[in-house]
Amino acid sequence: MSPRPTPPEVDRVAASRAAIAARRARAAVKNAVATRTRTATDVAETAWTEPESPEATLRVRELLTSVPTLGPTRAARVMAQLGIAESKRVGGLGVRQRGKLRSYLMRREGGVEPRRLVVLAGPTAVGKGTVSAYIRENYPDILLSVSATTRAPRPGEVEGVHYYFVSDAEFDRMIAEQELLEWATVHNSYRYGTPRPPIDSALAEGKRVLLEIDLQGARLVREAMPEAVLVFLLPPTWDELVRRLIGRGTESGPEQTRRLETAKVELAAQDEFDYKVVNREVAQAAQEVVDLTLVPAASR
Ligand SMILES: Nc1nc2c(ncn2[C@@H]2O[C@H](COP(=O)(O)OP(=O)(O)O)[C@@H](O)[C@H]2O)c(=O)[nH]1
Ligand SMILES: Nc1ncnc2c1ncn2[C@@H]1O[C@H](COP(=O)(O)OP(=O)(O)O)[C@@H](O)[C@H]1O
Repeated sequence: MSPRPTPPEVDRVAASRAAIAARRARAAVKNAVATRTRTATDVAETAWTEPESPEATLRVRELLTSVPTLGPTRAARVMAQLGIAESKRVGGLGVRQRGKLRSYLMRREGGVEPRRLVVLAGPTAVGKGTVSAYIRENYPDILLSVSATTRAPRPGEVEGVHYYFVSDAEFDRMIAEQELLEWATVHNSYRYGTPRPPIDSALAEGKRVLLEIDLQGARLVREAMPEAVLVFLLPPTWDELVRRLIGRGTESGPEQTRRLETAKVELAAQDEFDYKVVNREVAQAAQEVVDLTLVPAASR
């Protein structure tokens, strides 16, 4: 009989058993991709939602070379194109690299293709701002465009996060220099516009972009970029819309009445949109909007 192992040896034995188990688990993941039991997209998503999983410790190179028909030379070229270093593990990728890898894998595996540009519009107080804020916080790989506006910041609003607050002269300059994808005077008062350069670069990187703008803006984007997908956010009922507008308490009584008149006209335009999402519960509505940024290949 061999002598009982001393404590440091026990540690070493346990560590090497754990290492073997981890290697086996990674090999099983690679095998599942190679035999088409799982898609590489699914493996990557697991890695990003479960940081302790074997998927997360798999190297990107290993994941790519497990994809049937993707050899090591091609995998290396893809990694260089995506700007991912040779030794990176799937779980160790930053937000940008995740977005790029996800788009690449989705295109390659023909599962889903990102819809690049999604426009969210809807009547006043339906919850566009609330749903967009939820998406900004919970889906960091979707770029939420930050508009320029001539209105003053409200308490709590941060320059460059909620809006770029600009003077009338600066807004005129942005229009003259064609820096805006679209712009409109909203609620008969201030001007709002979508700065074009951040959108162009995000789209060039293969990122999904969400614009939260008013109805006039949505129509202008459709003209400028017919490939954009237009989503209309609806209240569960008219009474609930009125409750939300009054409950928010940011407008005077006459302004509320005026906005509700506009809301009626805007609701009548809902059929111009590609999709409608009812904002009953914020997280659910946000998920539905995010789902609309991906389209199954079969329906393209
Ligand atoms: N056309 C257009 N509308 C925008 C833009 N940014 C915001 N809006 C719209 O402007 C409206 C006013 O927004 P805001 O001042 O935040 O006040 P709210 O009405 O209380 O949400 C909302 O309907 C937004 O959808 C933009 O860049 N372009
Ligand atoms: N799903 C929801 N359920 C209940 N209240 C909501 C919901 N979504 C938004 N709200 C509330 O409705 C009001 C208007 O929302 P807001 O995001 O400001 O609308 P919009 O940007 O469309 O004008 C806010 O007080 C917000 O907290």
